[in-house]
Amino acid sequence: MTIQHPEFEQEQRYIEQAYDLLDRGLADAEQNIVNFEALHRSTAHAMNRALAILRNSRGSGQLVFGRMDREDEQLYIGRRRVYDTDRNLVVVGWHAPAAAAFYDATPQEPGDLVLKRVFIEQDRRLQRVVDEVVRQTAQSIATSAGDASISDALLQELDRSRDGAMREVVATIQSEQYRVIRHPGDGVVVVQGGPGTGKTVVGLHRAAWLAFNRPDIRKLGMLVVAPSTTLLTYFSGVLPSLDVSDIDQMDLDSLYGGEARATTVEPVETARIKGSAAMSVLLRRALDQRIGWDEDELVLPLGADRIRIPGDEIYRLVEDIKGRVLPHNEARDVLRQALSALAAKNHADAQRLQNRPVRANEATIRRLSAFNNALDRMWPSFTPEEFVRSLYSTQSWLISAAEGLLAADERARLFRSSLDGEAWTRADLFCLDEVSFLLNGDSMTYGHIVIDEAQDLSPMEARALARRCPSGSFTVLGDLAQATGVWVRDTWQELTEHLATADASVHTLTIGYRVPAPALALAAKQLPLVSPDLEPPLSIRVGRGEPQIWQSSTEELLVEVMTLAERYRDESLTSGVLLPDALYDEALRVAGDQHIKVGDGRDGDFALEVTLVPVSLCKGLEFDVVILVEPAAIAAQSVQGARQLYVAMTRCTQQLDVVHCEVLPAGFSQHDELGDELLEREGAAESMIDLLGRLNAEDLALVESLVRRLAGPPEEVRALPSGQRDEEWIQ
Ligand SMILES: Nc1ncnc2c1ncn2[C@@H]1O[C@H](COP(=O)(O)OP(=O)(O)OP(=O)(O)O)[C@@H](O)[C@H]1O
Repeated sequence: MTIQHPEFEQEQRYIEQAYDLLDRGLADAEQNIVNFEALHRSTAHAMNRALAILRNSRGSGQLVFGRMDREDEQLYIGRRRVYDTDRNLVVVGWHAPAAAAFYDATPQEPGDLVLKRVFIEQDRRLQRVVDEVVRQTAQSIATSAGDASISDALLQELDRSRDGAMREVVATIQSEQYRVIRHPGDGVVVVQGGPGTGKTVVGLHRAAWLAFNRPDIRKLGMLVVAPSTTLLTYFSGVLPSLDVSDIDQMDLDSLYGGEARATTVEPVETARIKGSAAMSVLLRRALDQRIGWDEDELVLPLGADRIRIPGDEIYRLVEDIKGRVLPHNEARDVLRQALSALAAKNHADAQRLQNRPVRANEATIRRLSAFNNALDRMWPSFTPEEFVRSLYSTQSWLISAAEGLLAADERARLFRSSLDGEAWTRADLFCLDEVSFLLNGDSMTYGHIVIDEAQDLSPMEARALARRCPSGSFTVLGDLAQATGVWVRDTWQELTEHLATADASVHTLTIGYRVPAPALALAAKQLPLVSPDLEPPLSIRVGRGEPQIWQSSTEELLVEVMTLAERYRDESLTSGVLLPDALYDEALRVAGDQHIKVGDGRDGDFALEVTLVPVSLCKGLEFDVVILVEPAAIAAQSVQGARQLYVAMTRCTQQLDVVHCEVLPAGFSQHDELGDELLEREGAAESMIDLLGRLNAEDLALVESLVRRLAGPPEEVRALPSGQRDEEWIQ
């Protein structure tokens, strides 16, 4: 039997009215723009842009998802603000300060709300009305029974099958997340959390929240950075769906605006040296070493005459300009002017002494090739690429620039013969970026930067971001345990000190929204091996069941993987086949041979039910099902193999399957006790107990609720939880 909420019809009408008003408002605005006769091309262009934004802003999510009542006030909360024709507010936008109480209120701590009501709607038709918070008042329609539950709207949202792209979640933002989203926009805010705790979600919604609430920051421009185009493609639709289209989104490699592109990789030891902060000192010093004058005299031929400038005058001039804080190329221009003025003066003085006419002014002197050659000797001009290439291939220069900074074997890693070609690595790009800054000064800057998967940033990458955000206002998203690159750190401070001078505030997210508990339990066996101090998140997903482990022969491995993927496809589940990088091309070929259409994850092609992804690119992604191929090869793929496994095993929302032919790595098998042993040895078991002790009432209630769900209450009890504190009405 289903019971309809007594106010169901009334709420449906309210929601319909909101949609009508939005439709009419947008249609009117569109008509106004279309009718507007722009006199200038730039105005017409701006109007067309406004029209495009307007048409986009219909969005696809629920327009109205909540209502909150105080004793004397009732507000509806939605994806965007809606007014009626008299400019009365019908729906408050999720980002408005007035909506804060909606997100903050929990059954345990309702604040001043007497009612927090959540709507579940599909295609403009209300499906359910759930009263999540009901304070007992004379008018209340329900009674409280002292029990908390995971929001039904959240469970419904999480149960939706993945369609390959991240979505906005304004309707179900949790209070732990909301606190970070609306944290003031100044300084560095670090969001640490295990896999699937919503860090990317929080970062993107925070960017939108700041865009709406901090016009000063928005005016300066905002940027979201992801480590790969694969991840960027996955989440890049979220901000436009929140009506924010003016935030730049970029992958890390695109940050460097020069001509070089990263086309090759290098040994981790070399990447580590190039990514270290010492490299910035080395580059600055190397540039400095190319500036100076130690010749006795500069002689400039002028027809039959000679212009002579004593060496010490030039030396003083160069040193004076070196002392000014100017980018290299700008300083060179200053020197060029000053040197030609000095030469012109010396020439004029000498001519006058000999009663001869002055034959050259500053401009004439600046055209002399001897002048320009001398200028190049004392203050050369480079592109960043020319500078770095030349430095890498000049032993003597490298030796003097690296003195006291790098050991001889480290320095040797930087050397490459000038014949080695033009191939650049990612670490090179950030050396080039540093040099570009030294040569030309700042380029594009922003008022706030959100960095996803920040745990992998090198100090040089962090410096490049710091240069682009002079105010030091950052949102840094990441998980220290998921660092799989060259940089593995114990604390965020080791990274944030390169981003800004002020201390960072670190916020930890503890609830996992992605990975089902059984898969997380298996993945967590890697955690003591990688970050013993970090706890896995508390998963609120049950998933389909225990991880499945399939053993195969070497010949059949990829065929069996594809067959498995097909099986899930037939169940309408998306699957991500996560492979050791070395197996990737072969897997594409096997899929082709078996006529299975697969998306190529390297290109961010997530539209099909089956997507192949090399594990090195799987960070931040998620699929209904993850088919993890040959974990032993993944573990052996890099020095951070265990971390890479942890990341790969935490990409699924429903089911984790493992297909292997080699022996499974340590701590990996379901029955492997290594994880538990280590857990005890590292004292992590105590820290888990400690964590539970530290949970606030709200989280503890969530955990209790989770335990009940995992214990599997009878179906009918779940459908109609009678006696719960939150009264629930089902249509
Ligand atoms: N409040 C929420 N409501 C609905 N879905 C949510 C919420 N928070 C997170 N999710 C979902 O949980 C999943 C994981 O979120 P997200 O990718 O942001 O986590 P993450 O912490 O960045 O993960 P990773 O560490 O793997 O990068 C996504 O599908 C996201 O939409």
